[in-house]
This record gives sequence, structure tokens and C-alpha cells, in this order.
Amino acid sequence: MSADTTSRPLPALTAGGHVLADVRGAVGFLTLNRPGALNALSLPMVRDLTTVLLHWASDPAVQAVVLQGQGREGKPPALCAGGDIRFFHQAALAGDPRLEDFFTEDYALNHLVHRYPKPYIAVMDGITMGGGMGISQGASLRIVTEHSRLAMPETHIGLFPDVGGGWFLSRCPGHVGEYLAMTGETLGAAEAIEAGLADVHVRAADLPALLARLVSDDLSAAESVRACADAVASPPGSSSLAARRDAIDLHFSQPTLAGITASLAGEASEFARHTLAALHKRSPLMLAVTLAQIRRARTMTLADDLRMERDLVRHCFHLRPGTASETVEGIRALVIDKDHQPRWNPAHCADVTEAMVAAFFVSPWPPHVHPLRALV
Ligand SMILES: C/C=C/C(=O)SCCNC(=O)CCNC(=O)[C@H](O)C(C)(C)COP(=O)(O)OP(=O)(O)OC[C@H]1O[C@@H](n2cnc3c(N)ncnc32)[C@H](O)[C@@H]1OP(=O)(O)O
Repeated sequence: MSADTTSRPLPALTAGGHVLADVRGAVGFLTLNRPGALNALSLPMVRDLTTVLLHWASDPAVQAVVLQGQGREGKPPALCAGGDIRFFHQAALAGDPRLEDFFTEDYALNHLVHRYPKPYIAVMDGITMGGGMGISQGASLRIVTEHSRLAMPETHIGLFPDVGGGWFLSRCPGHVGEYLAMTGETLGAAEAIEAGLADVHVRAADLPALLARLVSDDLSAAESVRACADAVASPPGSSSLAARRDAIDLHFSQPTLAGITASLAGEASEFARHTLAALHKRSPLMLAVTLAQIRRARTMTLADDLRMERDLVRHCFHLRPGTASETVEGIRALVIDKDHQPRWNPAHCADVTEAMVAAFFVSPWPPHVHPLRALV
């Protein structure tokens, strides 16, 4: 049964068709439509998503929202590969103020998703990373498929897992959050469910049936959304995370970055060798910052975590004359020059001092002018 009211006309959208919004039955569909960049988020896309969500929040004709990604012909699907890191790089070097706006508005959008007053269903079919996780993890229903590849891969680019990553990763079981945050490890459907980062597995071929059921049902209660999903859900298979849990908890519970790497170096397993090799590729400074972020966030509210992340990201992109930030260097190496040879500074964990890490956690703003002061 669909709502008997007609949805109100939407305000004009500005992202040139990269966000599509339409209402079918009583369900508002938000489709990220930038498949050539794996639906990476631009500032206009963040603004369109915010505009539509706020509009639908008060539209009685819309009972639930579905977030999905437009796929590419012949390519694996993607919900969203994160914030547009090419833009980050170019804007940081140019001193473009829209970079600051991007982080403020994207984090506010993440908060809106977590607090959304209606059922919000994230279809995490395919690549769902970074900013894609940020607009999914607050969903009332997080769907994964056999194509799902979930990650917070920011340490690959000398960043830290933002978009609320401190909040949701630190709430993973045991020390899985530190492990995912620092390594940027990619999870499939079963692993994501075990980590508490997804709710239900639906085969990709069954998604159209699920969406049709959502459109035809009365969705005035969140439970009915879950019932729709459960009707087409299937087991996700076994999780490879289970076999790694003891080792993850042993190593990633160590109090410091040096303690974690020493603990991994002392174990002669394939897991320890692989994980240590991954950490050695990351920025030592940003690994230490990430570890501190996850540990601090564990006792924070979502709003406080997002404010902390806003402080951190400001420091990440704050360029001093003659220096390159770890993040600008990391993006350069991954997607601009594609040499995969970032020159981290400092280059070794032993040279990261407590003072260097602590500086990231000093807010650049007094509380009453913090860009995210309004979040509660
Ligand atoms: C506040 C928010 C913060 C964040 O979200 S930070 C960003 C976090 N996300 C990432 O770091 C992921 C970056 N992307 C990747 O590492 C890879 O992609 C993937 C592993 C996701 C997929 O790899 P593969 O299947 O080989 O695809 P491909 O050829 O790398 O990507 C296809 C096109 O998509 C562009 N793209 C992918 N992710 C982004 C992005 N996050 N921002 C901007 N563009 C992106 C690529 O560059 C490329 O484009 P071209 O074909 O022109 O070279």
C-alpha cells in the first residue's frame, strides 16, 4: 500500500545529474550517478543529498529512503568509493576554500543520516568505501550483496578514517576497529556483518524484488522495512574475519603503534606477515593519529567524534609553505602520479613523536565557532 498523498516537488539539484532523486510509492530513491568515478562524492553531490534528505524528512508522502549507486556497463557495481580525492588534491594545492566546505558539509550529512527520522536503507552493493560508508553506516538498514567491498581505506592516502569512522569503527567487536582503521582492509558481505558494519545479505539478483516490495508495502514502521529485507535475504557464507579475530585482538589491543608492529613482528603467521606489510606501506604519522582517533572515539558521542574528525582533517590539509601534507602526498601517489611510492614524513614509526600526534587533536577553532558546533 502506498501513501495516499502526493510527494511535494523537490528543490532544484545542482550536481549536474550526479544525484538522482525520485519517489516511487512511498519510497524516496537517492541514486548516486557518477559511475565513471565509482560515484565518488563531490561538494555539489553532498549538497544535493542533504537538500533531498531534508526535504523528504518533512514530506508525509515519503515514508522511507533508499540510497543506491548507479553501476557501469560491464564493471563491478559501486555504491560510492568515497569523497572525490582528485578534488581534495587539487583544492588543497590551490587553497580552494570549497575543500573546507566539503568536509564540514559531508560530516553534517553523515550526522543527518544517523539521525534521520524515517527508515533509511543503504544498498551497499559493490564498492562502498570512505565517504560511501559515511552515508551508509547511519542507515536503519544496511544491505550487502555478494559484490560488496566495504572499507575505510583512508590510511592508504595518508588520511584517517573520517566521516564518523571513529564512531562506528570503535564500536566494532574487540579490536577489529583499530585493525580496519589502520590497515584499510576490505570486507566482503559476511565479514561486514560480523564486524557490525552491515545488517543483512541480499543476493544482487534479488535486489529488484526487494525494492519492488518496499515500494508496494506500508513502510510507516522501521520493522516493516526489515521484514521486507528478511523476506529476500540469504546467508552471506562464512566470514574469514572469524579465523583472524584472536590474532586481531591480541595485536591491535597493544597500547601503541610500536607495540602493535612489535606484536605482529613476533608472530610467524601469514596473517601477521601480511598485516605488518600493509602497515609498513602506510604513513607512520597517520597510523599513529588513526590509532589515537579510534581509541578516543570509543567513549565519544557521534557529534563529538565528528567534531574531532573535523579538527583532524583540517590539520591533514593544512599546508605549510614548502611542505606537503601526508594526505596530499598519499593522494598524489595513489591517483595523480599513480607511482604508489608515497614519500611519508617521517618515514619510520620510530620517528613519530607523541607531540606530533597530539598536535592533530588540538582544535583549530574555539568551541563557539567550530564549523560543526550545531551537531548534537
Ligand atoms: C570525507 C570523505 C573522505 C573520503 O572518502 S577519502 C577517500 C576514501 N576512498 C578511497 O581512498 C578510495 C579510492 N579509490 C580506490 O582506491 C580505487 O578506486 C578502488 C579500490 C575503490 C577501486 O579500484 P578499481 O576497481 O581498480 O577502480 P579505479 O580504476 O581505481 O577507479 C575507477 C575510476 O574511479 C576513480 N575514483 C575511484 N575512487 C575515487 C575517489 N574516491 N575520488 C575520485 N575518483 C575516484 C578512479 O580515479 C578511476 O578514474 P580514472 O578511470 O579516470 O582513472
